[in-house]
Amino acid sequence: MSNPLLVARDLVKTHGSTPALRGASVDLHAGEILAVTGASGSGKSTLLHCLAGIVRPDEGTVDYDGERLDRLPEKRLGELRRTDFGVVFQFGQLIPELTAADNVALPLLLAGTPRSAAREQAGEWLERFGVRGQEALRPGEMSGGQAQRVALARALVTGPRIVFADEPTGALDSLAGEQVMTALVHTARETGTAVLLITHDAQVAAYTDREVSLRDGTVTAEGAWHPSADGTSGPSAAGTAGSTGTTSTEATR
Ligand SMILES: Nc1ncnc2c1ncn2[C@@H]1O[C@H](COP(=O)(O)OP(=O)(O)OP(=O)(O)O)[C@@H](O)[C@H]1O
Repeated sequence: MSNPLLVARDLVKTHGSTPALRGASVDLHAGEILAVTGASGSGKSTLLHCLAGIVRPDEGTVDYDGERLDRLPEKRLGELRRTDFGVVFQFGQLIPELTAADNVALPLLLAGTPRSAAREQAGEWLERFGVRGQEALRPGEMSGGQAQRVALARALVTGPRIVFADEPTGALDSLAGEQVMTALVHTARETGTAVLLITHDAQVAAYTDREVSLRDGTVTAEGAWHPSADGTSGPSAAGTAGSTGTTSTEATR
């Protein structure tokens, strides 16, 4: 079995006087699609922020591919956030003044890709997420589902190894939510990108390989990780509805 790509151990994080994490541990494998569930206030977003290097835990360790993320200097963390990690939030957080194409091209431009190549790649990613033809629209001119698909294109355009998604369908109706999840899972499987996905929604969790549940800042339930034959991804024996023996192609239909 492959070693996990990301390993968090005994994370503790307190916001002011509010404890958010009280010793949470979780692993994420390369290519794995992991759901993090739990009641409101159980610490899901704080866990994601610690794992993505957005906030530092007060205690505990986060190892990412041989580096101690919780101890890295800001500069290296910034690099990793630009190159290895993609992040999507509940409200896509696209830049309102920029068109869809420019929002998606931006991470490439920041990484030094020439403008014409960045525009071309942005177009390809918008196509992948079914929003080609919307290039010139600004976020305020799109539906919520379109905006989330643009946000996913922006998160994946640089070829990250992990996408962190904090309730990406939480603000969408069920049809739009399903389209966004289908696009995310399909693309993640195609590209071998690991996804850590926070959700309240059992239907959304059903698209994933494995689920961990948080309660009061600790992990209370965890499915087992079973890589598939190619070693990159696979459903858990504990199995959620969408992963009970479905192939990646089936899961995205
Ligand atoms: N910036 C902050 N300042 C103060 N308290 C915070 C902050 N962020 C989170 N908290 C508190 O920490 C606890 C965990 O919050 P967190 O957002 O991680 O939980 P969550 O499971 O993601 O919740 P939700 O599902 O409602 O988004 C909650 O009690 C929350 O009120």
